[in-house]
Amino acid sequence: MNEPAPHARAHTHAAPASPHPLPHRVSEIFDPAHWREIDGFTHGTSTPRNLSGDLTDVTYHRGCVRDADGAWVRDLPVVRVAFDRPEVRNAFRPRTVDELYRALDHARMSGDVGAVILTGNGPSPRDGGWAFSSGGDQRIRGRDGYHYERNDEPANGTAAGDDVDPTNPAGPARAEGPTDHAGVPSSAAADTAPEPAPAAHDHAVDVAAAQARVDTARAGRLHILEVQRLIRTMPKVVIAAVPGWAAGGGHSLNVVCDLSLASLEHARFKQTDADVGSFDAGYGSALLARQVGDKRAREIFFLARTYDAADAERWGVVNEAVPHAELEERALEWAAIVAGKSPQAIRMLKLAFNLADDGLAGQQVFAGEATRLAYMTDEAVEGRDAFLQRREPDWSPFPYYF
Ligand SMILES: CC(C)(COP(=O)(O)OP(=O)(O)OC[C@H]1O[C@@H](n2cnc3c(N)ncnc32)[C@H](O)[C@@H]1OP(=O)(O)O)[C@@H](O)C(=O)NCCC(=O)NCCSC(=O)c1cc(O)c2ccccc2c1O
Repeated sequence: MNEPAPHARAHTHAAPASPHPLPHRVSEIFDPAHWREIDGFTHGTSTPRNLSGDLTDVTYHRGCVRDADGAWVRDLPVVRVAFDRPEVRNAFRPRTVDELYRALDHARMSGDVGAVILTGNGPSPRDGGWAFSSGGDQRIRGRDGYHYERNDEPANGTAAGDDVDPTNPAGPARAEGPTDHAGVPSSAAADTAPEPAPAAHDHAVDVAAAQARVDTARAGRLHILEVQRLIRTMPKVVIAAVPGWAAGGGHSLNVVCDLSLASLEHARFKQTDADVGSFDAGYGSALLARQVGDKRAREIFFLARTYDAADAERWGVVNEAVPHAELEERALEWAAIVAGKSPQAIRMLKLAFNLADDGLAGQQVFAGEATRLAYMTDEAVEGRDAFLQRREPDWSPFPYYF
């Protein structure tokens, strides 16, 4: 058969594939049309032993604009980080915390990202429940903190390991192409395909299996506190989108975020620390008291009663309660508004809001940004140049402002 002429070949070739295909639908209220995957942060395929360094416990996406066909057009200065363990109300284990830190730190260091959405994927394939996070995974809590599992191996700066669900050893492998959380194709296909029946689940077997996987040779961790500090000090606005339970350490994470939106239908808040012999005596309690008032904060911790999104909005635990279906859309809207402001002004404002409560550490972080601003002036450049040129600095062009 004859080869087509070059110009004809150009016409018969398919259009080049979009550099950023639609991502999997990682949560029921996640719209793949607004997001793309991020290089270096592929999402795990739930192979029995994931040693590749892929994310398995969180998902991480970059906001983008797509055309009507779903083809990527341009990036937005926004990212979305989500807990991805909906079957345990998005409880975090050390590996989850490693992944969360890695994604947030990547966002911190991305010069074209101005706002971060922190949320939880859902619903749970077991019972349909929603969660932001239920805090530390109590199944693997030891006397010295939360434990890694055997076979966890650091990869790409994080820990990766055995991710077997004892009730479903093959794991809920995600199909190629956009899928919903359980791995079935999203959008139109999902409307017609029946949901696979969830595997039978036995709580006691699940707890025993999780405990059997604990790596007793490695020290326990409490490093969600490092994540709290990262959220607190990163000079970018972090927006919590709370789709369900925020309990224990998950309650504290919401407290430490700069802004919060919560699902009217499903968000529930409960500070369970004292129920399980734990206590966040740092931001989780002190900053909460700053937000809701001292008596209310004591009530939230000492009584550990459940409160809903409307209470949370009234008390100042969240900025706004919104219909569940609109939660992510609203979070993206808020993130885009924030990212549309002067980066320098937002940076200085966030750190200024922290300054007094964070004491000398707060002053140090604020001062770092003040130093950066100073380095940008001709006056500071003159000081540096005078040193390098081995001459006295000439400060005469620079007035003593008052
Ligand atoms: C969050 C809940 C109130 C939700 O209740 P609900 O009835 O909707 O759901 P279930 O209870 O049936 O949960 C479904 C399923 O998930 C499992 N699960 C839920 N949370 C956890 C968890 N945190 N760890 C492990 N597993 C969890 C649950 O067992 C069910 O499993 P099945 O096998 O039955 O399907 C309710 O779930 C709840 O109260 N959860 C516990 C909340 C909690 O106490 N969290 C820990 C607080 S301590 C903490 O987080 C913490 C961590 C740190 O690293 C710190 C570090 C330094 C200082 C302080 C820290 C700290 O306080």
